[in-house]
Amino acid sequence: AVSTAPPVTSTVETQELRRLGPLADLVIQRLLVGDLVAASKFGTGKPIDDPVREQQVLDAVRAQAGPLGLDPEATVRFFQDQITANKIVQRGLFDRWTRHPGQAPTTRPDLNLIRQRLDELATRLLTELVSTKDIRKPGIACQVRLLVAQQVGAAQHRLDRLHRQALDTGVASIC
Ligand SMILES: C=C(O[C@@H]1C=C(C(=O)O)C=C[C@H]1O)C(=O)O
Repeated sequence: AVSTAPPVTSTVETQELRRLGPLADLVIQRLLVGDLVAASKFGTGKPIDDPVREQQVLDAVRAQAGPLGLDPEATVRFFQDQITANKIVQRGLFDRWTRHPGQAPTTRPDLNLIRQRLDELATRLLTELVSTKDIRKPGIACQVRLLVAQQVGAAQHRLDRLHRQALDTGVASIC
């Protein structure tokens, strides 16, 4: 007879391997918001880099990290990577839309609303950093989980080259 029960060990192992999945997914969600940021700025003369806003983002996560049991400086480094990743997306899209104006967005989303979304994602990222703290110690186990999470996430979200490149930066300090 053919067994219909799932192979228990491999299920547990699969779940184990996917433990960085939610964190990678949030990193992807944040860099996808970069598409909206780019659309809000493109053609307005507004620069991609906004050092004042970046400092606000980093100050906020630094303040939240300690009480959550996270290392403040490591947390700041992680969010610096998220900002760099976001700007990779923005620069890539600006470049694409300049070369192919037909692909440029025709509506301009409100940057203030987009920033609220980024603030919400920051809170969720911090929560996920806390729940994955024990498995993010440097080593092969973390790297394998990260590779799985990154590849699965990139496939699920159908990321193109530009967004995969940004994802590499976004996950750089996870392990
Ligand atoms: C996303 C923006 O663009 C850049 C990236 C930021 C980020 O990833 O948080 C912050 C400021 C800008 O340098 C923005 O202006 O809000």
